[in-house]
Amino acid sequence: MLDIIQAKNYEDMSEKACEIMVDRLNALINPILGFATGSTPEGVYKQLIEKNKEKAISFQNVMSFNLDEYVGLKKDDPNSYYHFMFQKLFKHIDILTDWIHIPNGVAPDLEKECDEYEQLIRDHPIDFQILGLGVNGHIGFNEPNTSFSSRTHIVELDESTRQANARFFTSMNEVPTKAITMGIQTIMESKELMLLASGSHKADAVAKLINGEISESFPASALKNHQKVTVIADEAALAKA
Ligand SMILES: O=P(O)(O)OC[C@H]1O[C@](O)(CO)[C@@H](O)[C@@H]1O
Repeated sequence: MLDIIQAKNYEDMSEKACEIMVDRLNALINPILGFATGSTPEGVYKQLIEKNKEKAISFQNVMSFNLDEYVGLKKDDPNSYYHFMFQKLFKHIDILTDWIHIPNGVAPDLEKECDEYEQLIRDHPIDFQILGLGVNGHIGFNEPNTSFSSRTHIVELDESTRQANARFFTSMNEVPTKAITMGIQTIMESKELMLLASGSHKADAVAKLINGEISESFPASALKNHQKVTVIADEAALAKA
């Protein structure tokens, strides 16, 4: 079941999401958080930084796992998700670097990297996972027709996903063709999930999520089988639902 919260706009969506996170962070003793990249959660991260500065929350006892990383981009590549997370959140808060986990997209043995990442999550089950939504319904980098039983694995990125993310690269050729992502089953094992969506370009995907059937052709629909998932979407994203 999806618990849907309507927000006015991006700012309001980010505020509502931050409120929920502050609540969970303060309720859990040693929170294990799952973070997402992309433009959607940036506003929440900005607000979490402020809350941390005001000492309304602390990340000192937080362990984190990120959903995904491009294959072939080093940590210091400006387009790596490692770089994104440090620039947008981690370097501004009191989280312990040793407790941050992001898949290594340049690991010499990528299969082994996936297995080890999956095992780490099994050993440290995620309490609260943030998700964005791809225009094709992807969550993490699980593209349409990924098995709902998938675990951390390497994916070939959809052309539509590469195009959607091309805005961050100087040319389409530079957009990686592969990524490591938590699988859908990995994501579903988080105790709580929060999916965010903003803007009219997400309206079709949000409508399909809310009104469509549960199908592997639309990865985000798996969330309807989860016990505790909140969708926070703004008016533009909810326009077709
Ligand atoms: O938030 P954005 O930039 O719209 O991206 C949506 C989703 O697409 C990804 O950026 C991957 O393409 C995810 O990380 C994100 O959840």
